[in-house]
Amino acid sequence: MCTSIIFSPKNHYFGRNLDLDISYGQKVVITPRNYQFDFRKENSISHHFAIIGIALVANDYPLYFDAANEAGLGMAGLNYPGNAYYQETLSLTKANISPFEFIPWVLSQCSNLTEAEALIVKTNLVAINFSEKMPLASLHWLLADKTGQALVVEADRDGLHLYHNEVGVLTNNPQFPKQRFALNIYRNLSVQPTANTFASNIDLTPYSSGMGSVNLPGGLDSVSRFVRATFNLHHAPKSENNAENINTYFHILKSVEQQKGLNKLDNGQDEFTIYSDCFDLDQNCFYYTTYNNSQISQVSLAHEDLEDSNLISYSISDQPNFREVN
Ligand SMILES: C[C@H](CCC(=O)NCCS(=O)(=O)O)[C@H]1CC[C@H]2[C@@H]3[C@H](O)C[C@@H]4C[C@H](O)CC[C@]4(C)[C@H]3C[C@H](O)[C@]12C
Repeated sequence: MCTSIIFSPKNHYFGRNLDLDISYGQKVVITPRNYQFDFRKENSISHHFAIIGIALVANDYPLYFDAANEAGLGMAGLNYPGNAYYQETLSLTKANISPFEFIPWVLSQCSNLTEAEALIVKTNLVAINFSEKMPLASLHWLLADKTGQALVVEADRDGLHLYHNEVGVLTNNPQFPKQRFALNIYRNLSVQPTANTFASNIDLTPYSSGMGSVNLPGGLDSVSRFVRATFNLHHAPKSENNAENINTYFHILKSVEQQKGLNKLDNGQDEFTIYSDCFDLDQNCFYYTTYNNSQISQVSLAHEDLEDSNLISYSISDQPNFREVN
């Protein structure tokens, strides 16, 4: 499972936890402005916004898991098993784009959510594999921009749905409106000390601080993570200091991370948080941590030649990093 958030204390920080049992050999991949994006059914785009994110590069093509462009638009694909449905037939009126092309299609052309929405309603997500060995991924997507707003895109059996997401969080199943509805169950949670509303004639003492969060779901399932990430995001402190805000952002994602050993899959493997990442949409800076390396790594778009035409990639460091004090 995965969790994606947009946090807007001052700058706008967007990204996700990637939770999975296996690594695909993904890297930090920068697509400069003059790399030619070829699409299976649409014309190539040879000059576009530069993009940075996590991707698997196959046949010199960046298969992005999540990314943001230099204009400050971010987009993440999250697992949506059993619900994602891609069209078998090509549209004559809309652009036909495969799910693996969707992030490049949107981020190469759109600078914000308004433009992205206008493009996506004219896009038909079609069931075209990247290759025999790389089957279609069942995904839905969270997009966010420098307004701090977010948009969910879900291709269901009954068609493409776009939802304005004022909550700023997305996990996996079920459909976004159902995830959003689940918050109603928890509307009485609070960060304030709570009163005894149970029974006034019974003497009940608050044995601990934090009693207002006593029913905040702690599970690793997608709805529990959605509720917990939303509560923690909406009560996170906002600072004037960029480093403090980035640190807070990672605290929010860590509150829904998956430790190894807690989520056994049918294949016997552990699902765990392979990486957590953060795009500062205002500064064009990318940050990440991994399961074994909680030091925050930083990759800056400004340090690259963005007029280049070749992909630039950096290996992800997953080695524990200790500061030796004595
Ligand atoms: C599985 C990933 C989402 C994380 C997640 O939600 N995991 C939950 C696992 S589980 O259901 O709970 O078991 C998704 C996010 C982006 C996906 C990748 C990207 O879409 C890029 C390509 C697309 C190709 O079609 C398949 C390989 C792939 C490289 C995808 C593999 C996988 O589906 C990824 C890595």
